[in-house]
This record gives sequence, structure tokens and C-alpha cells, in this order.
Amino acid sequence: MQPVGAAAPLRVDIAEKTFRSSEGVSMTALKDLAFEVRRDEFACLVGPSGCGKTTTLRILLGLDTDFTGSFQLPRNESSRIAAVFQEPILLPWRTVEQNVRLALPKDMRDTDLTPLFDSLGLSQMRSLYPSELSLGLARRVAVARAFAIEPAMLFLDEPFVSLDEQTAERLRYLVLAVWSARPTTALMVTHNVREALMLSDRIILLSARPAHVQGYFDIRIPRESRSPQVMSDLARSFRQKFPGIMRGELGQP
Ligand SMILES: Nc1ncnc2c1ncn2[C@@H]1O[C@H](COP(=O)(O)OP(=O)(O)OP(=O)(O)O)[C@@H](O)[C@H]1O
Repeated sequence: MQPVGAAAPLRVDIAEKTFRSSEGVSMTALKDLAFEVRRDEFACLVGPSGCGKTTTLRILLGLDTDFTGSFQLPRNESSRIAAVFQEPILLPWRTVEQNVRLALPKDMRDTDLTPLFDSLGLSQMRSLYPSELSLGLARRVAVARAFAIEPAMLFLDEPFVSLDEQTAERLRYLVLAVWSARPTTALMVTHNVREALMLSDRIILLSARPAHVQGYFDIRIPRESRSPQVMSDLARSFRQKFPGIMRGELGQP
């Protein structure tokens, strides 16, 4: 085990995760799933529908302890974990600002959140209630809440789905800007290879169920240099490396 503050990565080594129904039917979702995410790296977990991506996140978040194997979360001064889900899960009777502040640990209660709200375009919305927000804005609040606690590890489960493409793209750029200002070890689940190519340092491609790592795709080009031409070259390299991945199956690369 590494001391607090050391450059500890996320280490995942799940031997097996099997769901058993009350009728005794069992279904193995994950088998020998092992990977690492280096400290302050943004990694994407990509794989076919139903292969076990959300199951993996639930295990890493401590929401499911019924598996064999182990994992180690990265640590910094805090060892805090944050998550952004498809559903923003905001308290309806609290304002935007209160929803974000409630997540803060005691020693951060007085933090000035202005730069964070500014960078996510939420400055004018601090006193609104969740019912007054569109889904896109509510997701921004969920992103603000996740980054506000300065986590050692950030998990994101399809944070851009069910948004129209323009709103999704704007949110991708906002997440990129916030993440770039404060790089955090992050693992994001997505179906969308183009999104993964835009945001991540490393794509971890999972097999069909039971999920294991089929391969890695490392992107060493800085995000700000990923022009449309570079993105299309990256997509071509991705398809060449993983020819079995059909267009449309995982989103349009
Ligand atoms: N609580 C549960 N009980 C039984 N089976 C489950 C449970 N949760 C998930 N599963 C099954 O485990 C498999 C993996 O599900 P999971 O939601 O992790 O996949 P996923 O890769 O996130 O899928 P998608 O990309 O469609 O969101 C699926 O076959 C799913 O039906």
C-alpha cells in the first residue's frame, strides 16, 4: 500500500462478479477484469451494451461488495471519491448553490465556489431550484458538485446521454475545461468512442459479457490539439486497432 500523497493509481483486479437470482439462475457479468488508471489520467471504459460497465463502477464506488477480487482507489490528501451519474440526483428543495455546498466536507465549507460556477456557466443559476433547470443544466450542477469536493477519484457514468447533441457537446467542453484546470484521476463509462477520443488519455475497451479488458488505446496528443482532422485520424487508428468494433455499436467514432 502506498502512503497518502504518493502517486497511487486506480488499480482494479476483479476476479469475478456473478449475479444470482432468487430462482438460482446465475449470470457472470465480470471475469478477470484487471486494469489501471494512472494518477491524474482521464480514462474511458468503453464496451458493448450490457457488458458490465455500470456494474464495474458500482463495485468501485462501494455500492456492490458481492464480488471476488480487489481494487485500490487513488489517494491524495483527501481520498474523496466523486461520481456523476446520468441522473443528476439533486435535492429538489435546495438551490443549485446549496446542492453543491452540501457535498463539501466540513473543512471546505467556506470554499469560494465562484471560479467553479463560472467555468461551468452556472454563475447566474446559483439560486435556482432543480425544477427550474433543464437536464443539461442539472448535469452541469452534478459536475460542479463532483469537482467541488476536489476528489482523489472521479467516476462518470454516461454523463452526456439523453442530451441533444449541441448540449452534450457544450457539456463535454465544460467538463474538459474544469478537468484541465484541476486534473483528477477519472474513469468515465461511455458508449461513444468519439467522446472517449475527445476527452481521454486512455480508452479501456471491454469485451462482451463476462467483461474483461480487450485492449487499450492510449491517446498522447494533448486535448487542445485534437482538431477535427486529428479526431478523425484517431478514430481511424481506433478502428484499425479494433476492427471488430462496428460503427454504431459503440457510437459513431
Ligand atoms: N442487479 C442486477 N441483477 C441481475 N443482473 C444484473 C443486475 N445489474 C446488472 N445486471 C446484468 O449484468 C449485466 C451487466 O450490466 P451493466 O448495467 O453493468 O452493463 P453496462 O455495460 O453498463 O450496460 P449499458 O451499456 O447497456 O448501460 C447485464 O446483463 C445486466 O442485465
